[in-house]
Amino acid sequence: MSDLELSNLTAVFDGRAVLGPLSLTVAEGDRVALVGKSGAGKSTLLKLAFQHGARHAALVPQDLGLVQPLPVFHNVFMARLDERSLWYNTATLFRPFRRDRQEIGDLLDQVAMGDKLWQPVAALSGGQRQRTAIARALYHRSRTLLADEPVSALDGPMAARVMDLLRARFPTSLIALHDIDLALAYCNRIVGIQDGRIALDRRADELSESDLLALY
Ligand SMILES: Nc1ncnc2c1ncn2[C@@H]1O[C@H](COP(=O)(O)OP(=O)(O)OP(=O)(O)O)[C@@H](O)[C@H]1O
Repeated sequence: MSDLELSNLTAVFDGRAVLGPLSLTVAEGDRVALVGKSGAGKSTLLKLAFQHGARHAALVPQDLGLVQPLPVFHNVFMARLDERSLWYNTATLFRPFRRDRQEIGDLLDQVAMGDKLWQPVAALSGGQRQRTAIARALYHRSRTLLADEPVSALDGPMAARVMDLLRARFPTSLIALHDIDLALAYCNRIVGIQDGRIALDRRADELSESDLLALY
């Protein structure tokens, strides 16, 4: 079953074609790594994928999309705003309910952020902000993830831990990754982007690091 059907996507900036036409089908169970050199078009593709095919997906954008003055708790809580009443959401802004505090606290523990529950995002380090955005995606109900370099600010062990969590939580994902080793280890399909087009689309277990280096 196809989870994400993208057809003939194109992007033009300042009169310059930077993406496409590009079509991509992501089936349920596909964990796709988008790889390719800086400027190849991975972020543009992810943005178009969200706008045109996957508004239901949990999202970790490159700029993280966090609300700086609000605590970590509220930034994570936002992933489920749509499913609650205006009354519930407004009450939570002032005094969060115990069950939500518990659930989000447990989630933050998994990314070693449990002690930052009430810290405003503006007071966090880059890696802590990234983990806040990851916790928000984990809290989202969707079984599909779109993520743009979700572990770029994390050290090796923490990056591996987060990739483990994302793999276990989302059966289907489309993740831009600079780190080729992570892409091969955590994804089962590799899509290589070169000059805004798909230059490679293969199962991860058929590829080695040197196959991917040709894209760079
Ligand atoms: N808002 C914009 N205005 C003008 N050009 C843009 C804009 N966004 C992206 N581009 C251009 O589109 C091309 C693709 O950019 P994109 O960010 O998608 O690449 P990327 O593969 O994600 O790069 P990176 O790995 O560095 O994040 C680049 O040449 C970039 O300069």
